[in-house]
Amino acid sequence: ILGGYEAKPHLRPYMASLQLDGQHVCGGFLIAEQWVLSAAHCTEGTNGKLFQVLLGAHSLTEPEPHKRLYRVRAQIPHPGSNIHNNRDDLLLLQLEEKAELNAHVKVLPFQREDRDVEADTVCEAAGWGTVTHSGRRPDKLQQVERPVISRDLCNHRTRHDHTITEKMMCTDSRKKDTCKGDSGGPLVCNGVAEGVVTAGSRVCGNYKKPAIYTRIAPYAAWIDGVMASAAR
Ligand SMILES: O=C(O)c1[nH]c2ccc(F)cc2c1NC(=O)[C@H]1C[C@@H]1c1ccccc1
Repeated sequence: ILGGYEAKPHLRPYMASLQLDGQHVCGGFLIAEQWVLSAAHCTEGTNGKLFQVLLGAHSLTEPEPHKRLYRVRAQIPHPGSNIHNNRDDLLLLQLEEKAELNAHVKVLPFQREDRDVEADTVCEAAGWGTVTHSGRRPDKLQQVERPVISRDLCNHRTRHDHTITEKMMCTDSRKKDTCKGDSGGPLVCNGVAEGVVTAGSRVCGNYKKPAIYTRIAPYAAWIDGVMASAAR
């Protein structure tokens, strides 16, 4: 998170850190007791290794009472996701067991009504992604408020030049922005997850390149279908 600040500990109890060999790779969030939603691109550098999912954390390194690392039973990228673009950039992770829910570990509801969030709506993003242009990595969860910008503005040829589909949304990226390592985390508007930070490589903090999120509502049926078919 660029231009943000340290989150109040455990006020975002849905936040997940996707880790490989104890290293934070991407964000994610709890959408059901045994399911975390993140971004498909985050699996690119893992050559088939499964993530571990850290829940209930504020600090990535310090011992905290409700912090717990979960093994992953299955990782299901959206079938339409690919390395060439940001389309369908969603990843479902089934935990080995149901997460123990408490004040520090909670499910975040996601938007099911497929309607654009109005431009200028101020939404929040949080994550353990880079906090400086030089790539400094924070130990504690950071957050930032960002206004939604219209698809038309985001698609301007000097911005993302008509690559933003109706299944994506954008926020202003002037100075304050999501960045590498925040991908997979939720964009929360009025307490509901409306988007997932896309994990394609993108410059951060430059107003000419707004932040891009995968809208969740268009994928509600896919998400429900995967969770229902794997339930046992
Ligand atoms: O965050 C992303 O957008 C993104 N997209 C990817 C694609 C392949 C891939 F192998 C990784 C990623 C990845 N994350 C990262 O590189 C994470 C490792 C870097 C990081 C930044 C800040 C704080 C901690 C760790």
